[in-house]
Amino acid sequence: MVASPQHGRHEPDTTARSTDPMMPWPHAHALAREIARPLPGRKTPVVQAGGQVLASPIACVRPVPAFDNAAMDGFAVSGEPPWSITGLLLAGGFDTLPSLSPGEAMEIATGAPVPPGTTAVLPYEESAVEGRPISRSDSSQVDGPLSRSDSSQLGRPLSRSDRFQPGRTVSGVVRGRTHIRRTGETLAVGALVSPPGRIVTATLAAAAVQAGVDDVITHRPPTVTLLVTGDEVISEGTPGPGQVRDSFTGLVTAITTRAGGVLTASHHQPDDPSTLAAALDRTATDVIVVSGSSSAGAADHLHTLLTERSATWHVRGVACRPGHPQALAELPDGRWVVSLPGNPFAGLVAALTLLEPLLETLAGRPTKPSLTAPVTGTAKLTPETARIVPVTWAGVSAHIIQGSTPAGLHAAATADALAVLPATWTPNTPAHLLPLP
Ligand SMILES: Nc1nc2c(c(=O)[nH]1)N[C@H]1C(S)=C(S)[C@@H](COP(=O)(O)OP(=O)(O)OC[C@H]3O[C@@H](n4cnc5c(N)ncnc54)[C@H](O)[C@@H]3O)O[C@H]1N2
Ligand code: MOO
Repeated sequence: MVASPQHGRHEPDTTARSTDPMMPWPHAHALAREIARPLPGRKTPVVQAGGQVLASPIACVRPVPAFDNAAMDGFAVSGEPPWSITGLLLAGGFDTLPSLSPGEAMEIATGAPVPPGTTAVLPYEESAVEGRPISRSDSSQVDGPLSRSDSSQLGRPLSRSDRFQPGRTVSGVVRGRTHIRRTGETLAVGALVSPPGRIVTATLAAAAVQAGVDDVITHRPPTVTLLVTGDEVISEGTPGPGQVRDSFTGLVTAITTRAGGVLTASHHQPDDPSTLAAALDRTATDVIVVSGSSSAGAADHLHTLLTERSATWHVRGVACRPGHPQALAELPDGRWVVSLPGNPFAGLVAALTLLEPLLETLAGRPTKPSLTAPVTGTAKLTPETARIVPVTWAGVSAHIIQGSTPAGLHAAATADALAVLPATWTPNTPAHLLPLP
């Protein structure tokens, strides 16, 4: 296993560490974000970098637009009217672009390169073509109703059979705008497409490609392994006597993905210390999440194993209900361990309290604005302990869903978020909200 900074270890800040067995919830949540550092940047094809975070700025390498081109369908004209039509330019590649002399025009499509010598593009709507009368057979090839005039059609593309007829001319008045998009007028070479720290969205990726950028430098997404402990836990099928179905693989996958990480494996671990020890020692991901084994029972070996491995305890117990046995530790080689209580709702609370902010920092994600809202309803409060309850949006407030228990996910199932109610909370006062995955 490689030491920092490959695992985003934060050093030498030891001031933020605490072994307080019951750290206040806001402190634990903030510490999980602040204790780590973003993983190193590396080159990534921008089209594969969605959700990753830029470690370096993106600068334009090809001007936008890359060549002078028409902003409207119509005629590229040179000099003063009338102009005799010499050809047709559609968007696409040209080995050699014909040039226009004063008094000449070429029919042109939006996006086609304008010929050298062009002074303006005259949209069809503002141009009048004169010459051979429009015949009935031509009318089927003209999009829309034909002009009744026998010598001109205003605002219509030429039909195929009309094109390049000798003697045809176009006239019109160039008013103000030339309808030519000039090379680099949107973005010049070297102009900033994005500063570092931005998440690569589909829009950002599209803008980068438009600016000629194929590769970007992004923080390596943190890798996560989930170790699901418990002899009684099964991953599929109908539970037999004393068995339960695993609740954590799906939840941890969703939270990891949302935070910019990658869950590379989920392994079931029997309640046996040597098996868990071997799993801890061979797991090479940046983060190891352990569900269950967080408490004081005869089968709860995680804390002993981590202490034996000289782990640093950053969080070891949080003053919240449910979820108080959660923990965040760091192995000497820089791997992070997040301990989720086995009770599924308590484990979900812990994943949102410690795992998500840790992963967001490792992924280089910018700090999110804290989400708060007035919370309505009732909840049982305990001194010096945050009560964490499922809520649904009710206008600009969040309303408490009753009936949540540490072990049951039923009340959270229809919730939008968890509200973290401080011990001093009273109905209609604001609380921190954690959106549910
Ligand atoms: N003497 C004490 N006992 C307990 C304490 C305590 O402080 N002192 N804390 C209680 C609290 S609070 C919680 S939460 C749990 C935490 O237990 P563990 O993290 O050690 O987990 P287990 O004992 O293995 O399991 C607890 C419970 O959760 C179920 N479970 C476990 N894994 C899964 C899973 N992947 N999917 C679904 N359900 C799971 C397991 O069957 C148990 O019912 O400890 C209390 N005890
Ligand atoms: O706090 Mo436990 O984590 O009640 O379920």
